[in-house]
Amino acid sequence: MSSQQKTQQYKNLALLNAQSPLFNQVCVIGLGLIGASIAQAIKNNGLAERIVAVDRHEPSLKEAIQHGLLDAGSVVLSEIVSGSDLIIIAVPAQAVQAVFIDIKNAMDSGLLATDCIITDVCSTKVNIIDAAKAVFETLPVGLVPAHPIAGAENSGYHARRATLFVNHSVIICELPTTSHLAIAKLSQLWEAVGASVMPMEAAHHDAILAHTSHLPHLLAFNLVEQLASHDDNLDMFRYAAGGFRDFTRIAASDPKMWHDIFFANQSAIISALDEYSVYLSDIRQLIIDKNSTALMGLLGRAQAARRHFGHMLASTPYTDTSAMSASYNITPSNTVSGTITIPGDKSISHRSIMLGSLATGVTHVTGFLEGEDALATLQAFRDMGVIIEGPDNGNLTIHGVGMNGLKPSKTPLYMGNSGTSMRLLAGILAAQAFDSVLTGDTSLNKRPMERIAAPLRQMGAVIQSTGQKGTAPLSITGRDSVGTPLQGIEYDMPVASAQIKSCLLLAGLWAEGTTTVTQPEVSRDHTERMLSAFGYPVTVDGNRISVEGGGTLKGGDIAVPADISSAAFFMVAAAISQDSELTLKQVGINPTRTGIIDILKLMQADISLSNETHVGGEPVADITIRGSNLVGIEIPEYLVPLAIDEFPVLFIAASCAQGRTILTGAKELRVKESDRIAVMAEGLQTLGVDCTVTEDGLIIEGKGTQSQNSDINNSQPVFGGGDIVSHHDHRIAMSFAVASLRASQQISIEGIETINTSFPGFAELANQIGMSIDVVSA
Ligand SMILES: O=C(O)C1=C[C@@H](OP(=O)(O)O)[C@@H](O)[C@H](O)C1
Ligand SMILES: C=C(OP(=O)(O)O)C(=O)O
Repeated sequence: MSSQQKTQQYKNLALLNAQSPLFNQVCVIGLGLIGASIAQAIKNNGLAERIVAVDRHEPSLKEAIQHGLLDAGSVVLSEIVSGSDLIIIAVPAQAVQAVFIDIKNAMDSGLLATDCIITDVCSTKVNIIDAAKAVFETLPVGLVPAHPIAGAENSGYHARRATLFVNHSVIICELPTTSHLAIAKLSQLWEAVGASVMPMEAAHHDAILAHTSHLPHLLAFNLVEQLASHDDNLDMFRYAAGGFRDFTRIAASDPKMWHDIFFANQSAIISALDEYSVYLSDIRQLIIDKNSTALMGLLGRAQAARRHFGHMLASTPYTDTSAMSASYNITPSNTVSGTITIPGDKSISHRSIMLGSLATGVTHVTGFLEGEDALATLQAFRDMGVIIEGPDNGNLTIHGVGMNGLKPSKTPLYMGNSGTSMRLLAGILAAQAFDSVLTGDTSLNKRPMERIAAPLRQMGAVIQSTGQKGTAPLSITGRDSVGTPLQGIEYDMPVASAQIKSCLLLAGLWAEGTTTVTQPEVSRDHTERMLSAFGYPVTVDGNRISVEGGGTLKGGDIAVPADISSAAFFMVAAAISQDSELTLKQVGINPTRTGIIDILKLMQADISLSNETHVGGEPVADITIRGSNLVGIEIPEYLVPLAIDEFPVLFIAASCAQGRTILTGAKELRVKESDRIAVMAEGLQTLGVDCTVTEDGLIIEGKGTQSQNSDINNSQPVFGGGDIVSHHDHRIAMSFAVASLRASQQISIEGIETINTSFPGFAELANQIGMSIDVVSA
């Protein structure tokens, strides 16, 4: 059973046994910071009929009774414990065994029920279990060792805070002897005071905490000791910079508690310390050797990892967390004009990192999209040991490690919101010697992954989609454990998806023999083009694409053109608004991506291309669009994969067109960052547009009109105002921003943070050409 399933089971059990208050009498042993804080939290949340405490310091007990926190207190457990159904031990680790002896005596003498729940809050767990085993012949059914990962450098009763545990984790160690009811009730208590409960095995807990808590505390104490022992220590402290303050804040913690922890978790701490010594001497050597590349690599990796972990743990985006709950308030405007440059192509940016990392030699990338999706790919390769300098204004230098140079990541690879990163990487990782795990944010972990896992298995990959419905996290077993290389296959793709195609072709680079994929319709071909540009032969025969395994890639220069999928928002903005003229510079017009141009042209948009040239193996052009009277059309199905990401904004265009637009054959839209058919329909209806959802598309009743003299008639509003929910889908948010050009009133869009995945700077650029977007942070 997974830890999440376990947590849910405990919650369900606790609900079944819910009573109010949860406990008759809670007995807290030790009124230090944690003990007093949990007592206060229990009191404030009404979780116990009575709260009593045992503490060696009588004045604290008296004060707590005066404050109304305790109903009674004593320095001796046996005097106070009777009637308790929960005992919380909050004393230093080395004092816990003595408390167990008192508890056992109370049980033996009938003062305490034998199923009383007994828990602790100590930072080490194996030693607590050992202490219990030394005292009790059979461990009590109510014994649940636990550890709230919360604290503060201040100690003692007066430092208590009822909110200390809010948004913190509490690790609970289930023992074979523990009753489920005890775990359920204790979990319910912790959740009620704002914490979230995580089950974990005791030895694992101790090993993890040795690294994440005990080692940092040890280093902080030691660094202060080092500075304090200098003769000029006064000057040292007087001029100590913020770094010293930040790093040593935790050295103000309770020495007795830490003394006990260092002994209690001795072996795990010593092994963490030994590992640390190796890292320390490595970095020392890099400085001695003036090894600039390696030092930059180390510092860059550490900086990126620090940011990355924060986001990964919170399942939030990589950049600008201040925009997390931001929204747009958009005042209607009715024209756009200017000449602008759109950020780099997302699909090509992903592939530049992947192939640049696997190549031999150095790859320089310009125009790289510094959006979260491409940054997720970049971070993954850093996690696998690739040194990547940048991004700096779209410039990257990738020090390729060759086809067999990737190293296992020490943590699951976090793909954020990016389907492309996860699916393409899965192909690469399926062929590596080592095991890997790929995970993503809440949206990505709901998207279908069996579409790549199943064909990869046909190639011999060992890959599990461990989510609930064939979804991520993906767990991939390395070839070293499997024992054989991947085998080339012939695969007929059921959907025209460039992600599936690319995943299999990438896996095919390491497979024995030929890997051939046949796509039902043309899909974007950036993988094929970039493989060729890196000197890897690819055979394209209509919709059949093949690679032979065993080749190599050679690094070089890649210029990423502007992203036509991002340009699409401004193409539609100009097309639907009065007297507009907009030029978008050097946009990628790869024929497998130009569905948006073809569809807009069929709708009679005024679009022209100029300055056509090639950049890094991809065709580019300046695109000029002017306002025009659009007409509704039946969108040809072969154009669907060529405009797959552009439909949200095309629906805005269709709403402004005269007559009905019918989209069919676009079921894939339902499995993007959101169900783009349902979510767009919901938003269009909010803004007063009539539309009908079908299984594989949408029918939109356009509200455009033709003026008497058939002049361009783009001044009439088509949309009302209203509140739009983006469902955390970047393209939904940007599409409804474009709708404001034909809206009668303000449109507000909630959840715009994911725009950073593909189009950082969207609002600034939109405002530059005449739109009026106000970004509001919650
Ligand atoms: O290969 C790629 O870079 C992409 C392929 C498309 O997905 P599918 O291939 O799954 O349709 C597209 O929606 C995505 O934004 C990027
Ligand atoms: C579908 C998209 O991206 P991905 O599949 O990479 O998340 C997109 O950008 O619209």
